[in-house]
Amino acid sequence: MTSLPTHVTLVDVGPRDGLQNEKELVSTADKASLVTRLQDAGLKEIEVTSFVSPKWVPQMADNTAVMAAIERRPGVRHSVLVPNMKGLEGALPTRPDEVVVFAAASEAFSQKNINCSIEESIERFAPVVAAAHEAGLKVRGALSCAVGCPYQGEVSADEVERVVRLLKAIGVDHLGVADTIGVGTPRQVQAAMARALKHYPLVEVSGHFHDTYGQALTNIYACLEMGIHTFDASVAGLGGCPYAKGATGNVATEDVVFMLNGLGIETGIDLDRLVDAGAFIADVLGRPPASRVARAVLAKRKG
Ligand SMILES: CC(C)(COP(=O)([O-])OP(=O)([O-])OC[C@H]1O[C@@H](n2cnc3c(N)ncnc32)[C@H](O)[C@@H]1OP(=O)([O-])[O-])[C@@H](O)C(=O)NCCC(=O)NCCSC(=O)C[C@@](C)(O)CC(=O)[O-]
Repeated sequence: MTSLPTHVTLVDVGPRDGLQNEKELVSTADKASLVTRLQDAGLKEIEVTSFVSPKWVPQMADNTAVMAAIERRPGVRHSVLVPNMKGLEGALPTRPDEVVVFAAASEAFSQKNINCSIEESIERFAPVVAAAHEAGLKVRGALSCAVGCPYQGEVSADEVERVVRLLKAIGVDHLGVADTIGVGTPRQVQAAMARALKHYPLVEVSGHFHDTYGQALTNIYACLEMGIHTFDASVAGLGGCPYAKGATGNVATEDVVFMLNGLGIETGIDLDRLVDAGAFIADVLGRPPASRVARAVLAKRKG
C-alpha cells in the first residue's frame, strides 16, 4: 500500500472563493465572523478576500473592510487574491500574509476571467510578484482549468506545464493546481500534478478541487498518493467561479477533514467546530451546507 502523508494543511478558501459567487451581498461582519469561526475550528490558512475589480466581482468589493475586521491570531495566515498591481496596491496596506495571483491553463478561460491572454497575465503578474516579495510576502499562483475548461473542454498536461513554467519563471513561490469546474478524474489530476512537480517541490504544490462531478475527494486521495499534502477546500462546500458557469462549490472542508481523520492524517482541525462554522455561514445564506458530512453531523445532533 502507498504510504500517505501524516499531516495535511488545509487552506479554507470559503470566505473568498466560497462567497465570491453569491448574488446576495454577505455583510462584512458576517465575513469576518466566518473567519473567526474557521480559526476557532483550527484552520491556520484562510483565503479571506480578493482585490479584484468590484465591477467584475461585486461580492468582494468590501475587501479592505473585511481585512480590517478579521481577528488576527498568531500562527494563522490570511491570504488575498490580486490580479494586477492595482490589486496589490489595494491589498498591501491591509496586511495580508500571502498574496495569490491567478492564471489559467486555458486561453479561453484567461480571457473570460481576467480579460487578457495567458501571456499578458504573466506580464501583469511579474511586477506583482516582485513587489510582493519586496514587501516580504510569499506568492501563491493559482492555476485554473488544469484539467478542463468550461469554454475549451479538455486541457492537456502540456498546456498545464507551459503555464507552470511561466509562473515559475516570474518567481511564484507556490503552485495551486485547480480543477475549476470539477471535471477531473484521478489519473488526469495526477498527470497535471506530475507536471507541476517537475518544477515545484512537493511542499510548494497544492490541489484545489471543485466537486461539480463528485470527484473531488477521490482526486484529493490521488494527490495524497503522490505525497501532496496541501489542499484548498471551502467550508460548507461554498463556492464557484463567476466566470465558470455551471461549476459548483469547492470540495467541502468538512468532507475533507472527515476523510483525513479516517485515514489517520493529522490536520489540526476540530470537525465539530468546523461544522459549526459551516452551519453559521449556511444560515446567513439561507440554505443548508452542501457538505455531506456537515449535513450528517447536524442531523445526528438533532437526534
Ligand atoms: C483583472 C481585471 C481587473 C481586468 O479587468 P479589465 O476591465 O480588463 O481591467 P482594466 O485594467 O482595463 O481596468 C478596468 C477598470 O477596473 C479597475 N480595476 C482594475 N484592476 C482592479 C483591481 N485589482 N481592483 C479594483 N479595480 C480594478 C480599473 O481601475 C478600471 O476602473 P474604471 O476606470 O473603469 O473605474 C478583471 O478582469 C477582474 O477583476 N477579474 C477578476 C475575476 C475574478 O475575480 N475571478 C474569480 C477569481 S479566480 C477563481 O475563482 C479561480 C480560483 C483562483 O479559485 C481557482 C480555480 O478554481 O480555478
